[in-house]
Amino acid sequence: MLQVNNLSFAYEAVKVLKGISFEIAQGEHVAVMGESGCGKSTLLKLIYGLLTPGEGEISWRNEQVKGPLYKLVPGESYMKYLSQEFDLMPFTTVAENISEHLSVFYPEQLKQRTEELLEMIEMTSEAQVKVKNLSGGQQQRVALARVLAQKPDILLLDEPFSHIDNFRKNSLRRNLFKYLKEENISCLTATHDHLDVLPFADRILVLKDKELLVDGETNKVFESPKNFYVASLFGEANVLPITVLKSYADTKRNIIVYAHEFKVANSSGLATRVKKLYPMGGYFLVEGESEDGKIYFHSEKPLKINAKVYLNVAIETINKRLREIN
Ligand SMILES: Nc1ncnc2c1ncn2[C@@H]1O[C@H](COP(=O)(O)OP(=O)(O)OP(=O)(O)O)[C@@H](O)[C@H]1O
Repeated sequence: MLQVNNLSFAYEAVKVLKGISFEIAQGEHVAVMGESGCGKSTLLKLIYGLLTPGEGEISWRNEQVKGPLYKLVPGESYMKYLSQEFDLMPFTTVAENISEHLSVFYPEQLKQRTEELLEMIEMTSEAQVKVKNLSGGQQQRVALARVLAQKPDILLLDEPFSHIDNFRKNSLRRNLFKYLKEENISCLTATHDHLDVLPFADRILVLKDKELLVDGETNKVFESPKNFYVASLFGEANVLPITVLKSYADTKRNIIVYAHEFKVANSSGLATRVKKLYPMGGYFLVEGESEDGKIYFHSEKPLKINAKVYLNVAIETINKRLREIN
């Protein structure tokens, strides 16, 4: 188990993380999310031992993870870190990059393992290509295979799919996270992309204003976002006074409604004027104007600009959000 206890860190005088505590069990997948600059990469670097905590401790199976003050070469054999910089050998082949740290005393195993990883990153046909001749996305896939080669116990992934096109991204995500579960490898993934998270992470950590704002099961964090910031990590969200949705509600509280939770009707509901339409493939993201201000919702059909529509939210959704707002 990874244990992070009361971790704080500052780059010189600039505090980045404050009092961060959480645990990751063996085989558990945890995502760390939050706005750009909130400290996701810094947290991964601290755990890997590239930076020294100002305060607090990090341990794996009750052994302290040693930072740069204790080790000349950062990193532990049981832990691997995929940085945003990839850290590849450009003048050698894809296969050589992947197998670099595998034992040459077991050539059959080395070959088998390299082939297995090439298959996972869908680059079997590029095995003999020199890394310097690969695209950014291909290099990121090689870097991913490289950190997996020695089957670490825990993997730290910093935006692991950021350079990879959508065509590959979906299958790569599925291959990778399935593989990690099968091998019982723990994983902490820093990402902006909720599609890296919702189908694959067991838990989500949300960083905000240097602190750990949320540590919860993926489904709960998504279904009951603590506030607008958390909801926005998963797509367009709205904060609305409950009275505009449920006129008989005697409460003054606001609730969060994701854009996809509105149903568009021709009569009855929250009156909204259509202002902008963004085609999203299978649906439209609509920017509307209601008595309460700007509102975002989804529509299956195209709507006319300035048309008046009525928005409704399932009563179960309203009640669920009301229950969970403190
Ligand atoms: N080497 C550094 N020296 C000084 N400040 C730094 C350094 N690296 C990062 N920072 C600052 O620390 C804060 C956290 O940066 P970090 O890269 O951890 O954020 P992040 O959440 O990973 O961002 P992103 O999502 O954009 O990658 C930012 O304000 C950043 O400017």
